[in-house]
Amino acid sequence: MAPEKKFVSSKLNKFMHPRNPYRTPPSFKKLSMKFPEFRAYCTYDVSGKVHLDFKNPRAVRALTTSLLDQDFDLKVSIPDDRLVPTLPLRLNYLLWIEDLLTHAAHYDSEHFVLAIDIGVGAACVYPLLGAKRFGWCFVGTESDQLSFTSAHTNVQNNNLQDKIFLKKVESNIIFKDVIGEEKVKSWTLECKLRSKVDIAECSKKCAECEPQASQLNPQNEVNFDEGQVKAEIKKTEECSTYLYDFTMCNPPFFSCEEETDTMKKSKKDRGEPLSAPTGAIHEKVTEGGEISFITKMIEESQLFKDKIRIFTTLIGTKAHIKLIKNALSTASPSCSVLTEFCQGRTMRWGVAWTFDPSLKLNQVKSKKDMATNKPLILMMPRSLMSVYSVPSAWNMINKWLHHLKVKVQVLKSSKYFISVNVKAFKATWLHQRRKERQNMRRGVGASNGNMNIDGNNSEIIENGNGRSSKRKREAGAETCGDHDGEMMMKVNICTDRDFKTNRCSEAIPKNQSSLDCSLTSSHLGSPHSISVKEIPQNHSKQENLKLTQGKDKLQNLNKGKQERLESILRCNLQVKQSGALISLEAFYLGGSSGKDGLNQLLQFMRNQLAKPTV
Ligand SMILES: C[S@@+](CC[C@H](N)C(=O)[O-])C[C@H]1O[C@@H](n2cnc3c(N)ncnc32)[C@H](O)[C@@H]1O
Repeated sequence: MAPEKKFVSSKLNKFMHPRNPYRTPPSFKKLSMKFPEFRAYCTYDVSGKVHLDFKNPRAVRALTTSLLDQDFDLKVSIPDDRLVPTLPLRLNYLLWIEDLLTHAAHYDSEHFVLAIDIGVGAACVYPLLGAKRFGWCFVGTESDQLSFTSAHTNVQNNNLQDKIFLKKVESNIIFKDVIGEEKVKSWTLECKLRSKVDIAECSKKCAECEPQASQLNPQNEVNFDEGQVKAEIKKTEECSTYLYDFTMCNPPFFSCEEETDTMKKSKKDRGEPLSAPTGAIHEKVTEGGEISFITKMIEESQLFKDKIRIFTTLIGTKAHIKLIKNALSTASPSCSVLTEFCQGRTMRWGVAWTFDPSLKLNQVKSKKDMATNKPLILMMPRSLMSVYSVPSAWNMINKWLHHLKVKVQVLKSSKYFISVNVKAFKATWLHQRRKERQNMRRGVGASNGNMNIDGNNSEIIENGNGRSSKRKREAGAETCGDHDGEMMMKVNICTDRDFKTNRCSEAIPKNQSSLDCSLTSSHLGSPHSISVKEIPQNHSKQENLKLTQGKDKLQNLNKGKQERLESILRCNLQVKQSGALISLEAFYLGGSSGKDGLNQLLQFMRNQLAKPTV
């Protein structure tokens, strides 16, 4: 038996996506107890530790199928002579795409995500995982008959034919003949039909395009005449540019069989192959190698730039990244390119491009960046929230931040994701309990008062002289007053409805004037903020606006610099929903308190969850 190999080598673990569940290796012991087909390949040492022979392709296959069953409730069979997918890599790719979609704010309006996977393979692993874990729908293509049949069986066995449609293609085709094909088109329409949320969305969009035409589904219920809805959806399709949200592909990377042997021997470029190579030759070899395959993909993507929003592919050879970037820049200057480290038992790189000028894909952090700056994670407990949603969680966190008098800038907000940058100038999160006790002694009641954990509109506001007053606040209303002698608070309470408008709360250092107050918030785009400062009578509104904007820029520049120098903590907080769970991820960005400061801030939040005082 070969020496035991780790499930994920520690050398490569740093390239794992932060949300990848396999950052924590699965328990082989548990798996072997549950799955006899996996147990058959396990050996036990004297201490009872389970070992798996990764050099045995059957053992690797049993591991993958057992994990798919245990962790995703997917029953998958893979023919002996076909590629066995390694799950950490496959999940990394999907999670990276989830980041891209979040960036594109696609989780904003509709839950419905439609994708294309080029070359699904015999396991059909990406569509199965994508459908099961993320709820996405897929059109999958496959050029090999045996893999196509096996993939089809896997989809049927998991009853996912409503979410996955497979098409057998010729190997010289990538997108052409797939997107425009009648069967594919009618399946995608039916797929849209099945999505209640999407129906409502369609109805709204159609109404915008042709007001009288769409009287369907006002209550968001699926009770409709199918033919009528199909017609409506067709109209919607004509109105909306993008039919597919993204495409993905793990292309065959070698140009000939000999190359696979050379690569097997070389550990340099692709990383050490830790487990037995699996798969038929055509799965790994394509004429001209991956360069030619991806170049063709780039060429064809130009034909469908109005139908597909984000194109992605994996690359298996680092040296090819530059060539592919060149091909992309020649194809269209409006492409955004992103290079991303992926990780499995070998290395892969991801590339994404788009022709949508509103998307800046290179703003999405690479896994390497994310891994180097690992976030601190706080899982939001369902039991403490009456509504378990990202906006509710954010309301609660926002309330804490407000209490801590830190500066908050909303960068991105949607129903499923919110990202804010936080600047703190004082470690207000320290000694909260002591402060609470002191306040109690001084006769100031604990400030949790009548506050609902989800952040209702009524709140206790402490004033400068140590007394507290309760007051009702309307969602979106601003207050700009002296707080406790150190900071002034300017608050827009965020409601679910406000999320799309990026309203936010921020604390402003005391020494800032009311002009600064308006500058900061106009910089943040709050429609309410301008009113804070009175506009002089003798200027026209436009002149005043120009003046203010000019001043804005200069003052913001100086203020930014100053704040960077003075801040003790700068961090990025992301509230997100992944599957059924809501989490807060906190990334350290800078500040004199270092990562300890971020740890303390998170500890404050944990304390609030355990025993709310705010
Ligand atoms: C490296 S395998 C990837 C399989 C699967 N996506 C995975 O990651 O496990 C590449 C797959 O693409 C298929 N393929 C090759 N050229 C193709 C083409 N032009 N269209 C669709 N599939 C293709 C191969 O048969 C093979 O199944």
